[in-house]
Amino acid sequence: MAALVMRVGPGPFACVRVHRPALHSFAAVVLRSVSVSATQSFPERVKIVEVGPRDGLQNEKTIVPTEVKIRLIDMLSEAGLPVIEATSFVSPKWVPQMADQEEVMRGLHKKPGVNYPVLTPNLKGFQAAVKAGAKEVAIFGAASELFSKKNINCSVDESLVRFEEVVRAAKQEGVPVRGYVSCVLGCPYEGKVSPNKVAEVAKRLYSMGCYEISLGDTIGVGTPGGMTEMLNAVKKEVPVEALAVHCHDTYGQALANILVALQNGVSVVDSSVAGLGGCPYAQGASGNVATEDVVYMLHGLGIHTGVDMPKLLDAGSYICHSLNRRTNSKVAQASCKL
Ligand SMILES: CC(C)(COP(=O)([O-])OP(=O)([O-])OC[C@H]1O[C@@H](n2cnc3c(N)ncnc32)[C@H](O)[C@@H]1OP(=O)([O-])[O-])[C@@H](O)C(=O)NCCC(=O)NCCSC(=O)C[C@@](C)(O)CC(=O)[O-]
Repeated sequence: MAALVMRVGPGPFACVRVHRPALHSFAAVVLRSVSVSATQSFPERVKIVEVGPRDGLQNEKTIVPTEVKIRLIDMLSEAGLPVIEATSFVSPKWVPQMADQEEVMRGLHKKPGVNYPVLTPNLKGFQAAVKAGAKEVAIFGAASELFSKKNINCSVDESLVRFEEVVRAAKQEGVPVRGYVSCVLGCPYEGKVSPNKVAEVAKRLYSMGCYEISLGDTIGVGTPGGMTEMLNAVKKEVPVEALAVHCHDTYGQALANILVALQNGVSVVDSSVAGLGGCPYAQGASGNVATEDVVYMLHGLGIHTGVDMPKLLDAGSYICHSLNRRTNSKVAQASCKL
């Protein structure tokens, strides 16, 4: 590979760039050789829920211009992502970065077949979201009392009452609702979280009408062992077809955890382009697993995603340049788009 390497710079993001076509053909050989034997125990197709424009950007200290957010969302839809979480209808006092939610929803160029869900913590958020054209929403609960209090200023039980109101209103409007459970493998305030508590909250969200439950390792502390234990508990209460995993990569375990989830039958994976992200109410949590890295792994397993890797890399490169930030994606670093 040495002959393929050249230095690109100057500046803080100067890097050693591997000639991309060569890298891709090298990767293709690796991918082909892996995919032959590994497909049997994995789903044929995985739906990727791209959370970069929301989870990825919500924690940015400097306000990202609305047009940058819109361009990112459009690039992600062009890259073939089927679901792009666009923004959240939360209080601008709590999360100032999402204060332009209406402009984002009005400005993005909706691609047929792509869903653009938004976060709605309560009825007020839901009504504003529908008014701004949202066709799908997500409610977000937690398996930890203290996290729930810090994140949405109420207990878990109180949050479920609010969510029931949202789900009831959504049913009337014909709007599908996704449900999140945060802190499924650990909480920044309470430490260990019981798998039974995760299963209980997931069941309540599913029973009230959420079509999909996304299990969030909010602070990225989980390991494949913890993921297996937690999924075993949740699968007793919610059909695996309705489960998604949402892994942060703080301890470098996200891909391993996702692999275990796939082996357990999960076929929906949340991820964030360039590995952007972090929750404002979970200090120390690093970004979500990078979409580029998830797609690389899935394609290597022969699993279909519908995502075009070069276009995805372009989207990651675009947002990293806009934020003046190095990508967290190992695949993007290897392809060295920056
Ligand atoms: C839930 C609230 C609003 C409760 O906040 P609160 O202060 O308890 O709410 P309130 O009902 O007492 O209202 C206070 C003020 O907020 C307004 N308000 C009330 N609701 C809304 C709304 N929907 N949109 C806009 N404004 C709203 C309301 O109108 C009022 O305005 P004021 O009279 O002071 O001018 C607040 O705690 C909040 O906005 N929290 C946001 C938390 C958040 O966005 N966290 C990050 C997302 S979760 C996450 O990242 C985890 C996840 C999903 O990715 C999965 C994982 O990784 O685990």
